[in-house]
Order: sequence, then structure tokens, then C-alpha cells
Amino acid sequence: MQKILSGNQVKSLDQKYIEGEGIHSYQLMERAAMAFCDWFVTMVPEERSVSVYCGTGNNGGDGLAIARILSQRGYSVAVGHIGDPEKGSTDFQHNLRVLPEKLPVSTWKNVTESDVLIDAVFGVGINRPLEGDYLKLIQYLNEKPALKISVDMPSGLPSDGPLEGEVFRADYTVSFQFPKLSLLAPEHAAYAGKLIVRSIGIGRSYFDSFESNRFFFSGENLIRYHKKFLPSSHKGDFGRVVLAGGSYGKMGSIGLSTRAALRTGSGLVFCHIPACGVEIIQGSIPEAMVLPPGGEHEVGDRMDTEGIDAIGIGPGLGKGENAAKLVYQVLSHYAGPTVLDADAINILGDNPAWLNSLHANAVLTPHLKEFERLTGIAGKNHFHRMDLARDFARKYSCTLVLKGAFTLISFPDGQQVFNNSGSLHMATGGSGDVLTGILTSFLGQGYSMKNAVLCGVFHHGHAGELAGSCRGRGTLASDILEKIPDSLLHSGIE
Ligand SMILES: NC(=O)C1=CN([C@@H]2O[C@H](COP(=O)(O)OP(=O)(O)OC[C@H]3O[C@@H](n4cnc5c(N)ncnc54)[C@H](O)[C@@H]3O)[C@@H](O)[C@H]2O)[C@@H](O)CC1
Ligand SMILES: [K+]
Repeated sequence: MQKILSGNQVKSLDQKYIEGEGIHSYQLMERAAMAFCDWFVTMVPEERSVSVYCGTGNNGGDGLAIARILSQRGYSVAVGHIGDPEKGSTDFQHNLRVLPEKLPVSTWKNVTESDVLIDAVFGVGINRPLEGDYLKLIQYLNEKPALKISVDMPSGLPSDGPLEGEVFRADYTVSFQFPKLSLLAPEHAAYAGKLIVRSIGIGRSYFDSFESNRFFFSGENLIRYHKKFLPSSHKGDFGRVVLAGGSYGKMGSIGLSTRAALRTGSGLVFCHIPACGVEIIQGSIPEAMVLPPGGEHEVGDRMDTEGIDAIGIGPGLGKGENAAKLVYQVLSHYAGPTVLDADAINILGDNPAWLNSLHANAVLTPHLKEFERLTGIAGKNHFHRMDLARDFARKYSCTLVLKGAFTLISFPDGQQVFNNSGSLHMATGGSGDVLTGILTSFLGQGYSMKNAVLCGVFHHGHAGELAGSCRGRGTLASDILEKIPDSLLHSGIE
């Protein structure tokens, strides 16, 4: 997992690294530029013309180094600057001196149209909204139909807070070493475009002395978080879980959760559903077992939890009287691993006093709207929501999974992890139900809460990527769950 530092910490990190390794700061800049170019050449054919727009700080310095390297690699490159180069940072000036003669630098106004625009105006050093010539430049670039790529950050976007004013609208942002926090906020997605994170070789140990409880997880060393089973393991070892939910007209959700739990490897999956759903579930999922139903169109108001290793409750549940009683019973009488999703979360939102029954074995998986209903607070922006999520998990000693692009996991100890797997094709009905099934399954298999959630959220996103790459826009939640075994196999889990 990669620690996420603030923009201000980045400078000290750099300094520490440079001193620790005995290298010059321009060598680190060269690595950043190289990392950018190594990615760039895989994306952009050599025939495309490129313009690099450089500020005079270190982001601009990166831009100059990128221009030099791309030109050496055969691209036709133009460089435009903004600001006074004489007053540029030391490493900007170094890179200006080493630009080859065939690569003249002119003021940005004199740069001609190109197929690709590289934005190296501001990075983490931005400290106020764009104005004057800077504003004009970014407005001008935003109107161009070219492919737009930002170096480290889209210019104008603050690294750790909400934006004010104009921001470069990138198709891609290549961020160095770790994604800057504001690139993970959904409201900034339209500016950052697709996020690419590239290492510049700063080892973990250099991050240790920096305070941060936020991490970025791209599935590295995933096998470490998975549980090992013996060749002699039997179905009981893989857990007995219950998926509770469904109501008249809403049986599909609980069916998706059930199938997802089976595809994640659960040994025995039971469904607690209303009588109206028994034939639907038994007819469509022969591997699942249905507990004796307690209600006709709504779930029974209680269930036998004896011998159950984990419960997932909420998909398609509805908010009827029985549903609410069942949520209360599960929360107050079952201390085992419990996943609360969808209507179970909405019911908690309607009964805030019940939140005190949450416990260390409980995980809630709201999307943004459900989270708002749960807390009764419409977060001002995503930074506010990040804090609200952290405080909620701490206060109620539970785990909270705030779903969305870069799903945010908050643990009771205050640690927060952004997940990097997933694709836009997962924005489809039922995708969340699949996550509920995956999490319930891992918990039932005896994973710790932390490992179950890290693995569950990652595989959910990865299965979504795999399904999306086959089906594109037509991807269904059931396509996602069918890819869970592939995602597990891909990580070396048999
Ligand atoms: N780990 C690191 O620190 C590394 C940083 N590198 C690059 O360096 C960047 C940071 O460089 P700097 O700290 O020099 O900062 P920037 O290049 O982002 O900004 C330069 C300066 O512009 C001024 N400024 C801020 N907002 C302004 C505004 N709205 N209008 C006019 N001027 C404004 C500030 O004085 C700021 O220091 C990173 O984003 C990255 O691209 C890379 O070279 C690799 C290593
Ligand atoms: K930039």
C-alpha cells in the first residue's frame, strides 16, 4: 500500500530522499520525466506532434525534461513557457540549459497547434486560483480538441483540497510516486481524466517519518492478505454464510449477492428471503439453500444465526416492518462478521440509535447517497466526506466502505485506504450487491475484517475491469460476478 502525503509534505519527502541517497534534485526530476515518457510512448504514436506547456517551478522543470526526452525518442516537440524563466526554480533552469538547440522555447502564445498537449504549468506547488495570463493559458488549452495530459496534477487543482476556479481538463494525469489526494475526489475526475501513477523510486522507508493515515491500494502483494487453505480443506472450512434480503419485485439483488458469495468460494450459502422469492432463487441458483421463509412479500423478522460464520444483509430488503426488525436482531444479537448494505443502511439511517449496536465485526458498504442518509449530513465536498467517513468508523468502531470510483475504506483505527481497481463499466445496477456477496464470503471463510475488505473491494473492482474489457458498455452485474474466479486466479488464489 502506498502512503498518500500532502502537497506540502512532498517537498520534504524529496529533500529527505535526495539527502539520504546522495543524489542531486535534478536527478530525481529526470526520473520523474523518464517515468512519464516511458508511459507516454506506450500511449501516443511517434507521428503525433506534441506541445509541452511549462511553468517555471519544478512542474515546469519536469515539462522541460519531458520535452527533451520525447524529442530524443523521435517525437516532434514544441515547448511553450509561462512566467519569467530567469526566475525559474534551480531545476527548471538546469533543464532549460540542457535543452538541445533544435528545441527552442518560446512564450506559450507562439506555440502552434499540436496533436498532444502536455500540461506542466503547476503541480503540487499551486497555492491560489489561476488568474491573469495563467488563467488565459489554461482556458485557451481547454478549448483545444487535442489529447491532453497533465504532469503530476492538472494545473489549477490544489493537491489536497477542493478546487476554486479554472483547472486544466486532462484526459490523463500521470502522478508521481503516489496520487495526490485531490485526484481521488469524484468531483475532480473530470479534470484529472484517467489517473496513472508512476513510481520515481522513493522507497517505503522514506515515507515512514511522514504522518498520514491515508493509503492507496493497487492490489500489490494481494496474496498476503488472502487466507491459505489446506488441500484437505472441506466445504465447512470455506464458511457457512447467510445472505438476507429481497422483497416482492426485488429478488434480483439478493440473487446477485448469493451468486457472488458462491463465486468467491463460500462453502455453504443460505438465503434468508421472503416466500415469494423461494422459487426464483432455487430455480436460478441451485447451489444456494433457502432458509424457511418468515414472510410472504417481505423477509421474516428474525433468523436463526446458530453456526453461521458471516451474514450479509440489505440487498433488495426494502424498509418494511419485518426488514427493520431483522436488521435490529442481526445487529444486536449476532456478534459475528456482518455486512450491512443498501436498505439495511437506509434502515439504520432511519433509526440512528441503533448505530450504537455497530461493532468491530460490522462493515457497512454505502454509496454516497446512502452514506448521506446514514449520517444525515450532506458532505460539503469529498474532502469533508473523507473526514466524515473516518470519524464514523472511529466513533462506531466499525469498518465503512464508501463506494465509488476509488472506493474509500475507513477502518476503526482511523486508517483510510483508497482502492485503485475498477472501471466505469461497474456503474450498473446490482454492482454493489456483488460486493456484498464477496465481502460476506471472505468474512465467512475466516478472513480478518481488514483482509476481507481489502481483498473484497480489490477483487470486486478487478472483476469489474475484466468484465468491462469483454462487454464494454453492456456490462451487467452478473458479468462482474462471473469474473470473480478469474480475478482470484490472476492473484494466484486457487
Ligand atoms: N517528489 C517531488 O517533490 C518531485 C516533484 N516534482 C515536480 O515538482 C512539482 C512541484 O514543484 P514546485 O514545488 O516547484 O511547484 P509548482 O511547479 O507546482 O509551482 C511553482 C510555483 O508557482 C507559484 N504559484 C503557485 N500558485 C500560483 C498561481 N496560481 N499563479 C502563479 N504562481 C503560482 C508558487 O510559488 C509555486 O511554488 C511536482 O508537482 C512535480 O511535478 C518532480 O520533479 C519529481 C520530484
Ligand atoms: K501540471
